[in-house]
Amino acid sequence: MSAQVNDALLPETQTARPTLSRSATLLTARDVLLQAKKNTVLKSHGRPPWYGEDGARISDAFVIGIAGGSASGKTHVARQIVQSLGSIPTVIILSQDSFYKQHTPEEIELAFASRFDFDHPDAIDMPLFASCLADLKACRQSNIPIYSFTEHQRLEETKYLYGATIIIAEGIMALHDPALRALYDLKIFVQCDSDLMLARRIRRDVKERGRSVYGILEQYLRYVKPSYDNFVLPTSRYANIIVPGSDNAVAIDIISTHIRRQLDERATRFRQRMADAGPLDLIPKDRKPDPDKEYLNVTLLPQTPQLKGIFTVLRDLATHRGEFVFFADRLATMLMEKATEFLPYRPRAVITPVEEEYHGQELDAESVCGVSILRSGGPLERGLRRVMNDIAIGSMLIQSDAATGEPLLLHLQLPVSIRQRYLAENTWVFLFDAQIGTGAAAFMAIRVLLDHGVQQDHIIFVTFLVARAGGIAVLQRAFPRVRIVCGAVDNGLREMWLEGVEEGEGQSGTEGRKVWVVEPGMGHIGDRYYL
Ligand SMILES: Nc1ncnc2c1ncn2[C@@H]1O[C@H](COP(=O)(O)OP(=O)(O)O)[C@@H](O)[C@H]1O
Ligand SMILES: Nc1ccn([C@@H]2O[C@H](COP(=O)(O)O)[C@@H](O)[C@H]2O)c(=O)n1
Repeated sequence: MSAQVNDALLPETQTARPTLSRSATLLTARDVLLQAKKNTVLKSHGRPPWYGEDGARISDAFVIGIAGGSASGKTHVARQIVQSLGSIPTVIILSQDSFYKQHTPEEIELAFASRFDFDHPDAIDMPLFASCLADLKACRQSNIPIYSFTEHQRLEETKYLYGATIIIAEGIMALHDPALRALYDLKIFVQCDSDLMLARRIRRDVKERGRSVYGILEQYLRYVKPSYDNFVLPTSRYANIIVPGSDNAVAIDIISTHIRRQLDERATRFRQRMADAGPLDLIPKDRKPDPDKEYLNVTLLPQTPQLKGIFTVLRDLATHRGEFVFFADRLATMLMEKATEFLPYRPRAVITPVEEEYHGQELDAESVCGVSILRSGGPLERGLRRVMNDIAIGSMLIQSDAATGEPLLLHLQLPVSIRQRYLAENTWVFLFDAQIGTGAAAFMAIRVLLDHGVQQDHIIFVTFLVARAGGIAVLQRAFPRVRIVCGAVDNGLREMWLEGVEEGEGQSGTEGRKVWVVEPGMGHIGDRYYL
């Protein structure tokens, strides 16, 4: 199954109802370059952990500021850096253009007559630029404005951005504001001859921004050139590196080597440490939680003969797919019935058909949604749909790096109620994965929700199976207020090497990779459910 895309999810720009990207794609570095548009999260091999075992962030995103005159080649330099990084993690090229202030009708009229000064620092909403950049640097989401050069206006939509390891902020005033400068790890100025910049600007603005040559020259002489001399060029003194506006391959090479070194220093061995965490006395034998253990926030379904019967079918290697799906759906519904007990309720009185008052309860949550960790979390979505009507369900694709076994965040499709911070703070989230083994994927998914502003005690992690010997102890210590609802606790967790499959006729091959299996377990639940 691919990412389940719910109608209640909005895509990256958030007012119209546009096309949704259904596929969780892995891009090659070449694709990345070809698609290196501004204000987009460019992914290649995914985002490795950006936090430690205590759940706290260990590194901010690496932020590069690129300033220079109009058409000096700032965007070009940003794209060259992305290309030169090769197998990059995730990158955003954030353009200062997005932060032009909202214009009045009079200002727009002046703009069409080439009589509005877009080159003065006051034309740009610097505080908004700095706060969006600060959010992205601190690994939080940001919903940035979208600006139209043809309409000379900020549009109503915003663009949702989250999860870049590298952010490149570019613009003529990118080094002008002290608050912005304080956010950069590396400051670059692109220096270019004025005649070359003018020639490039004429060519670009006629082709891409719907301008006339006469208008471009009017604007250039009146505003662009004086501003370059007075405001833009002087900011070159803040730069760590001055890059030429043409023939700059050597400078790009030096910059990307520097960035790669910085990122290597931040690399972790997160999953291995989770796997080695050792067993936790998670559920005491008598099933009475020990109040002294502050990390015990796990609810295990009562181990009735009926539940054990369901698990026996699901664990049985001989169970055929139809039966497996039926019982997995049944178990998902039981887990969800239990999980919804942890939502808040308030009193509600109703009048019954025999005209008597009944004092009952109703849900007391502004917003509730589900998020599946793909693809094994998918089977639990059916349980959620059975117990809650019309609920938005998003997804996260988290897979392990074939070589290192580290979790990598490859794709996100979150409901609107999480994308916007002010909504996320009041949203309850059911997070799904079929099992918690090393706990590394669960850890990453919880961190993503917290980055968006979801409160820890508003996250209810629902899973069929937990490995006592895995990273559950680390998970619970890092996020003690996240509730885990599960159907069984297994003792074992074994590291093994999964052989790759050779490419055959009509079938693509897969690489071998390191995996951890829960024992006795239920096997690969996603494969057994979907294949
Ligand atoms: N090093 C370069 N070599 C050749 N063309 C370039 C180079 N840098 C920029 N250009 C061209 O100049 C134009 C303006 O470049 P761009 O990067 O968009 O400028 P800026 O972002 O500074 O406004 C584009 O058409 C781009 O292809
Ligand atoms: N409505 C607008 C807004 C800005 N400009 C010009 O854009 C230039 C900055 O963008 P670059 O990509 O060239 O860095 C700036 O010099 C403004 O004059 C515009 O023409 N219309």
